[in-house]
Amino acid sequence: MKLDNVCVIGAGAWGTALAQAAAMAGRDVTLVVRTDQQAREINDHHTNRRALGAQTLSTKITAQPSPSAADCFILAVPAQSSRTALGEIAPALLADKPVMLSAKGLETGTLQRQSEILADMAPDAIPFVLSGPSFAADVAAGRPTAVTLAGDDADLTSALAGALAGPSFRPYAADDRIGVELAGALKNIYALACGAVEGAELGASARSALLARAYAEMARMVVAMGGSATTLTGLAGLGDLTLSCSSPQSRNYQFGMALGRGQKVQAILAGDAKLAEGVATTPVARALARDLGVDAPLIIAVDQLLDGHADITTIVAGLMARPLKREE
Ligand SMILES: NC(=O)C1=CN([C@@H]2O[C@H](COP(=O)(O)OP(=O)(O)OC[C@H]3O[C@@H](n4cnc5c(N)ncnc54)[C@H](O)[C@@H]3O)[C@@H](O)[C@H]2O)C=CC1
Ligand SMILES: O=C(CO)COP(=O)(O)O
Repeated sequence: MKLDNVCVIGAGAWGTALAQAAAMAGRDVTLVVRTDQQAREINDHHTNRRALGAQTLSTKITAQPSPSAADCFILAVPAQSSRTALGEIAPALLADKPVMLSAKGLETGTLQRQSEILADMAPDAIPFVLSGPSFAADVAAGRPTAVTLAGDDADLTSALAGALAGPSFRPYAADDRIGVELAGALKNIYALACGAVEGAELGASARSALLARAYAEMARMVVAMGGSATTLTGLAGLGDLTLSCSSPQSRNYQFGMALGRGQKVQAILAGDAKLAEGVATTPVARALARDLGVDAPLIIAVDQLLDGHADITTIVAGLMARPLKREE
């Protein structure tokens, strides 16, 4: 399959960074923007300041207001906007084309993963999931980054990984789409939790304990939903969990810090909070855990913190008082 040109839908931080990675890999890239002003900035000045500050973008990136025919697509809008964004694209444009899903979140209401949304909106597209430890600023600046690209067809997945790979961007091909997708969505919940531990000054020991128990809980969720626990040993699992749960650069971690300091969700959102996907994904994950009968005390704890019915001191005391159990 020809993979010379890539169309990236969503010109926020991540879409712009992935456009840059694809351009650095030698691809011709179209980046779908929402305003004429953003298109002019990218096409004339090769920056997207709102998304990536002063970072200079490749001249192989062309911004345009709507998608056009391409060999493959990357969807990089927030998880709750994916359905709308896909609804704005003629399904014929995506038919039989690889569509790489890069949002890390589960959909409110439907409880769906990104590839389930794609299957609804463009059933003839070929789904891939791109995830892993990768801050947009690092990828765009050409700092070394490795990610997982999961797809059902091994040869096509490897070909796509090759089409995106450059000197500083290294995608590993994988086949567990469900595991990779869930790992990316769930790690944001645990990043909120670890940020809250930091904000409440509960200590580095508490944060590491949380990280380890989060990994165990994530594995229970992934297996219950049909993914493989082994996937979590990789970049999309352990890699992204450790990055997002220990970096104040993570927006979910930042949001969690504010929660841990006692701020309410509405107050944080009313401020200049950046996108924190875990806020919408947490209640969805809680509903999925309930439906699947998965023991998920940390997801419930974060949901309680977000809904404001209990403060972090009460929530942590509840977790510490759970019946002792064997570590498994
Ligand atoms: N920023 C990062 O470092 C990373 C982000 N991601 C994921 O990428 C997704 C997007 O995040 P960011 O780009 O960082 O968010 P962002 O807030 O920087 O940008 C989101 C962009 O999507 C656009 N958008 C929203 N609805 C749209 C629609 N219907 N059609 C076209 N464009 C639309 C917005 O205008 C905005 O430019 C999230 O799920 C996030 O978890 C994944 C890895 C790294
Ligand atoms: O997914 C990310 C890094 O891999 C980005 O995390 P945040 O959305 O929390 O900033």
